[in-house]
Amino acid sequence: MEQIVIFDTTLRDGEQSLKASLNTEAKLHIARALERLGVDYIEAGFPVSSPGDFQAVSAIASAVKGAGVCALARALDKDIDVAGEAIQRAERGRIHTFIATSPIHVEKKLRKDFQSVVDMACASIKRAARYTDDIEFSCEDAGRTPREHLFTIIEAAINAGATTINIPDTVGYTIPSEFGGIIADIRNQVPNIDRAVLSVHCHDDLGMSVANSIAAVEQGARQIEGTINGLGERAGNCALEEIVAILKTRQDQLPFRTNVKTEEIYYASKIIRQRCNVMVQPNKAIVGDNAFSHSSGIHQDGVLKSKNTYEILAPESIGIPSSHLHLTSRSGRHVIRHRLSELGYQDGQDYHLDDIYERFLVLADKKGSIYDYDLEALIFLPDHRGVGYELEQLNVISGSGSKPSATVCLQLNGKEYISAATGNGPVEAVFHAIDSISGIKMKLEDYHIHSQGAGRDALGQVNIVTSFDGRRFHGLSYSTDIVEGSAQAYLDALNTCMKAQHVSHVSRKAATGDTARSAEPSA
Ligand SMILES: CC(=O)SCCNC(=O)CCNC(=O)[C@H](O)C(C)(C)COP(=O)(O)OP(=O)(O)OC[C@H]1O[C@@H](n2cnc3c(N)ncnc32)[C@H](O)[C@@H]1OP(=O)(O)O
Ligand SMILES: CC(C)C(=O)C(=O)O
Repeated sequence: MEQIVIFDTTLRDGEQSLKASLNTEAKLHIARALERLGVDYIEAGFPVSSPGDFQAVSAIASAVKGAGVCALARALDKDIDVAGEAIQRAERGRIHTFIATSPIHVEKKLRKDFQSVVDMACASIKRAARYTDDIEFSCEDAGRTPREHLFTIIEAAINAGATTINIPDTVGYTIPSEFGGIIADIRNQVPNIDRAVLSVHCHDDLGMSVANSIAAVEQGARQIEGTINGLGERAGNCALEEIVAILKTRQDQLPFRTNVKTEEIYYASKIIRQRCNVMVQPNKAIVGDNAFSHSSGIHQDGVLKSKNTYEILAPESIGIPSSHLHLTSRSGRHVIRHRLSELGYQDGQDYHLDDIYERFLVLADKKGSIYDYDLEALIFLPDHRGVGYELEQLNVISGSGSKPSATVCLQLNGKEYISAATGNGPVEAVFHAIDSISGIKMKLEDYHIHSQGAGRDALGQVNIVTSFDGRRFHGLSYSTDIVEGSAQAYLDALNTCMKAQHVSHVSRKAATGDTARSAEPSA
């Protein structure tokens, strides 16, 4: 069976769609999950875009050994040099350079003529060869590029040294028969095409990214690019978990293999949804909550008699566990580690057992029963203990007929700070009180609460996006009390912001000259 190269761009195209960029730690966690999954390439970022992304790509290049690590670059010397430097320590480093080829992009966006675009592509590929012999070239908006232009630039790119030629349907415009036809024509008309791997990168604007990618494979594409959970610009990219599941399930029609370990799909999907702060819709194929659940009587009856009546692939083959153990504060470390490993998480890689056990006991004493989603919450719960503001105490007064008010006591480096404030609601009052302590007035860009579980004692997951000095910060918390959870999520964003800005409580207060009456240290 022929091999299909799986190229994951969750950390690059997927990240482009997030409300707050991922930091190096989050990118590394996702990269390790992708490595475990067995993807062939991880496109780790666009290093010229920011020092933070350069650092993240370099860290992934050093850490990841089981997959090639790729950096994106425009067809510009500066971009290529920065990308080359970022992948320097990778065992298999790839530079992916691109330039738009469709008339609308060439004329309106780049404001160039087509020949200049060909020249820029060739010059950037030659420059990339200073750093690696693994060079991918993409004709951005290939789906709307005249065939003759595609043939010309692809032939030139291969002659310049490109080893993978990627055909993106950048705006998700084509339909499967049309996109398959483009791939077939490239294979038939470009004389040197056998010297490169033909790749596709489809977007989902019309919901056809997966179908287009499969049509392309049928016509000779041998690399598929996409993201886990289908994250990506606008409506997203081709969902790689769907591609891999299709190739596994329909080998009768599609005799191809991949290096992906399908049992790792669910784990990777969960790491990515949590780290990226983007949940997946319940009816999402393969990884949605309902993908393997049967709700109507006739279906349930069928599945009880024979699973394959309504299941075309086994949930276990995607890594979805089915067993259940009852966890309470009387449970010990072994069962916690056992359950977490059934859920795909590994001690040392995703969590530290002693640390999570300590927090498990606190939560179990509070809640009674602990469910899988509680354990997962403990893994992703940010831990700023000892390195930022910690919530000591919170009192809120709220009700009809009175202005909500909050008194907040925070601790930083062993000192306590107390402040009281009012707001239009209890959460706003809490945020105001925290602002007056820190002296940093972050702008709230996004705030939502999501229930983890169904019962009255379910944990509330609070996700916050704030901005300060033009940068965005993500805050996350899980709590049985949503006002306290909101305070914790806000503090998470604040601590990340302070780390990014290199400000301490004292320096920020001095710099801003903030004299908020309620922000005096009490100790
Ligand atoms: C289809 C895709 O997904 S492509 C990847 C898109 N990803 C991103 O854009 C995320 C990261 N981007 C960034 O951080 C910034 O946009 C940067 C660092 C790349 C560039 O920032 P700036 O220099 O401020 O430029 P800005 O983004 O405003 O405009 C893009 C410029 O790049 C040019 N450009 C766009 N694509 C290419 C290309 N492939 N090769 C060369 N130049 C290009 C545009 O024509 C424009 O040039 P101009 O300034 O001469 O008009
Ligand atoms: C850089 C290219 C591959 C891209 O992301 C697109 O065209 O969508």
